[in-house]
Amino acid sequence: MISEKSLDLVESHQAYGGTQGVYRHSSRSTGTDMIFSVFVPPHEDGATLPVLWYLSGLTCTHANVTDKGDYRRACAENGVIFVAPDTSPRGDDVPDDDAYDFGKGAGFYVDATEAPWATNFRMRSYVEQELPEVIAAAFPVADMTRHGITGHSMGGHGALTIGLRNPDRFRSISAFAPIVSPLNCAWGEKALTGYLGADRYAWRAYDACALIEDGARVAALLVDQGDADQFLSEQLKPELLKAACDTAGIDLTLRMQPGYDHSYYFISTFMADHVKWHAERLGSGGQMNRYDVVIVGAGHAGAQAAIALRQAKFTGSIAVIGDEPDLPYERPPLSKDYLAGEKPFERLLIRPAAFWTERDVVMLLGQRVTAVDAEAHTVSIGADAIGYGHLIWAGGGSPRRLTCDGHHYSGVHSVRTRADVDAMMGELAATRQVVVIGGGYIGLEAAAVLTKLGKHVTVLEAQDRVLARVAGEPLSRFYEAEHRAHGVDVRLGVMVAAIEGEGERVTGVRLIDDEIVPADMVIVGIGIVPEVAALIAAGAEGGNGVNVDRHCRTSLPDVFAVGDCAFHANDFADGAPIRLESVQNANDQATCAAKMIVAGDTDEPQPYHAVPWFWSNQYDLKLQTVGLSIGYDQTVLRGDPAQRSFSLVYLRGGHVIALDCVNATRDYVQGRSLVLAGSSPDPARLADTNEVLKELV
Ligand SMILES: N[C@@H](CCC(=O)N[C@@H](CSC=O)C(=O)NCC(=O)O)C(=O)O
Repeated sequence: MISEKSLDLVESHQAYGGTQGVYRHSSRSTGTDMIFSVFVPPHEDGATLPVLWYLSGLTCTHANVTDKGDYRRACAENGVIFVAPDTSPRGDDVPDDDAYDFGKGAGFYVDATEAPWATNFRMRSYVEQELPEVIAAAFPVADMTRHGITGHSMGGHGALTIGLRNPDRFRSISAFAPIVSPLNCAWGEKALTGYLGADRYAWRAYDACALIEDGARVAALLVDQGDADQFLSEQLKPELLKAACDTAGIDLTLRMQPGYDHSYYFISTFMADHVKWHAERLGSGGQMNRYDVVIVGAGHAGAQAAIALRQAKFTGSIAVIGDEPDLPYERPPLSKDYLAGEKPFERLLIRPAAFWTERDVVMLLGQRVTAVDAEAHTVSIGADAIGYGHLIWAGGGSPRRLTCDGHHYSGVHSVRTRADVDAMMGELAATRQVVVIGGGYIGLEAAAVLTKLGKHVTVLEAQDRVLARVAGEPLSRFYEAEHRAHGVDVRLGVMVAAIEGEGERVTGVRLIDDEIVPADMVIVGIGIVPEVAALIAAGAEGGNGVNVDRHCRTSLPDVFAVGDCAFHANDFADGAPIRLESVQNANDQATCAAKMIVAGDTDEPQPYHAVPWFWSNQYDLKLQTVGLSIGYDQTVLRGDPAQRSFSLVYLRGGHVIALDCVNATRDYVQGRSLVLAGSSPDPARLADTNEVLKELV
């Protein structure tokens, strides 16, 4: 099994059908010999297994967990390799301190910068870089693409910080009684002052809470903490991690274990839980993880699919795979309150982290599905396959990008994800002039917020009116006038030729007549491209998204598609096939798919038939839309735009099909019945604000 001559075997024992070994090697990081232990569970020839790293606490060597950790049975059952390094360099020439919490046995998983520690105390490099290379070379059975990390106390701090700094490498992170914030406890202050010096800013890379505050994101964390732990209140402070995770929207499972102290009796009690938790996220034993329902996409549609399944008493396993690192959050506020800085991210979460945990919905975040095998019922994330019983594809869309020269300059932004808007917000202080390309809802909402923030905003729209794709002319002209009144330079019928820049940074937008509109920032709001490539490549019918039937089924067996990417015949578009990019459609189609899955072969639930609605907030204007105006042949203006409260009613063949209501919530609420019934009231009565809409049904 060991293929590398540079490792000395210190001892080896058979355990649970596998091999527990202890090894010594010469480390380039620490300049000393280092000892570590590895348990390799029983496995078939040629198999590769995921690796769980365990980092030990103060005073420990590899031996504490190896002797007292109780991990081998769980690792054998779940097919997980267990690696336990030492906690510091050792040797007569290595500097030390008399106290137990500094020097040998207390390396704190940092690369020290202060004398005399800087020479040998390089445990960050050792654990992050060198030892993985050693394991890869010596243990061909180790799958170096599937790592999890855990640890205890100081080692819990090591696991959290190494995992948070390397989310692409460590797919699962847990800890036992970790030091969550060395910046805020005596152990941490002493160690980090000694190893890194007095500049506390340099400590932040070694503090889990600070890393999260500074933007580090992972899908989930599991922490067990005994409430009888003697170090709980002074050193460990799990409440700080909870606050940081709550703010960041990280799914932290913090289990306070009554009566447990800080010892290995506590660790060994919960070790099997942790091994299993990691195995679920790593794909254990060279075998594929399988879920009864896999939901691809962690936006509104993906989240609602999971919610609706559990509401319908679905008891099977559910995994949600999302390519962003965050738990499902609401997208509409991104271009409104979030961009304005009026709503923190945690208030955007569709459900709090605990909701998903309590309902046993596994969130596989920061992962992108690259292929679907419809016959094998698997999705691939790179080289890894995940099996499904049913697949709900809720992939949404990615923002349509510019293709003209200069589209790559920094300062050119889309508005689709939290990361897009965070990047934009980070540049706002240095931004005076913004060009918004695209006069649709996203572009106009961003223009309204940025104008309120004091920026000079120009909107470039290729058509001869804003909102041309989605609204009637009176509404377009109203919004055009509103934006102009707020100081926005609205340019209609203009075409972009190129983005201009200097160095790496955008400086303006060149129009086809060669005029350059100066810009410190450019926002591109020109629609989305449905994310369905993997599904189409697997054989699903589609073109503009993926085709679905009236129950959101694709042409592939057991595969549903919902939300922005689902091309469906919509009853409110006279049965025409369309894609609908709205929260309403995402939620209602997800619910429809979930009900179909729960019904199985026994029943056929109602097909998708939901009245479309939508909203947009710009300045003090609240636009609420009900129905779809597609194919309208008549509009009726109800109320006076000059009063900034009115509705535009759309009719087709005399029947009401939609209403756009500006600061007119009563019309919106009552108009729903007209749309649902397909009413054909007298247009003169519709226009008369003294008429109550619900009486015209
Ligand atoms: N004063 C004690 C403190 C050492 C201690 O409790 N170490 C813990 C880790 S504490 C945080 O990192 C430990 O794991 N000890 C080893 C064990 O086997 O229990 C002392 O000096 O012992």
